[in-house]
Amino acid sequence: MRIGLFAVGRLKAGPEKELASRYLDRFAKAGPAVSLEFARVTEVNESRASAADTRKREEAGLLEKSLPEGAVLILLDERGKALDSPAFASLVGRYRDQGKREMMIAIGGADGLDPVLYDRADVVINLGSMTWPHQLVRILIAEQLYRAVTILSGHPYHRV
Ligand SMILES: C[S@@+](CC[C@H](N)C(=O)[O-])C[C@H]1O[C@@H](n2cnc3c(N)ncnc32)[C@H](O)[C@@H]1O
Repeated sequence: MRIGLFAVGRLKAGPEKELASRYLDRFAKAGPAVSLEFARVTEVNESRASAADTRKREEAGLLEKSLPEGAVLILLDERGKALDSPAFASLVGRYRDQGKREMMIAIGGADGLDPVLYDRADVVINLGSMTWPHQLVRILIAEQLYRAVTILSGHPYHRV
């Protein structure tokens, strides 16, 4: 299964981008051993519309356009479901074992994600109940993807 990230907001060159890339590279290298492949990061600019609802709707339209057909859609939202790392790894492994070919994990912009995406989403998960800036969320989910691969492959990176 190929896993991609969709992000509203671009990461400029700097420490956040370096760290996110470091974990995504590790994920890309280790993933094939457990039949997971890193697809890509799709970054879009935040909408410049004046109303928040319009901004979110426009951003959701860009996500819908880049979502591969039949892809599993996971939204990141602080109000989502809390999963520990083994549960996240199991979730990813379950979709892989069901034969899903694509998964997209979406990170919203300053306004969050549009309500229409919540109807389409397969799962909404949080990375803790505090609100993080999208740059840190990118790093956190990249690390959790790498960690999920190590859990699924029995690699000792994840220790309980
Ligand atoms: C700065 S936050 C936007 C918060 C926005 N005001 C809201 O109410 O959703 C940017 C994005 O980071 C992600 N995010 C921030 N904190 C998160 C958390 N604790 N768990 C999961 N995702 C989070 C979400 O995708 C969110 O849309």
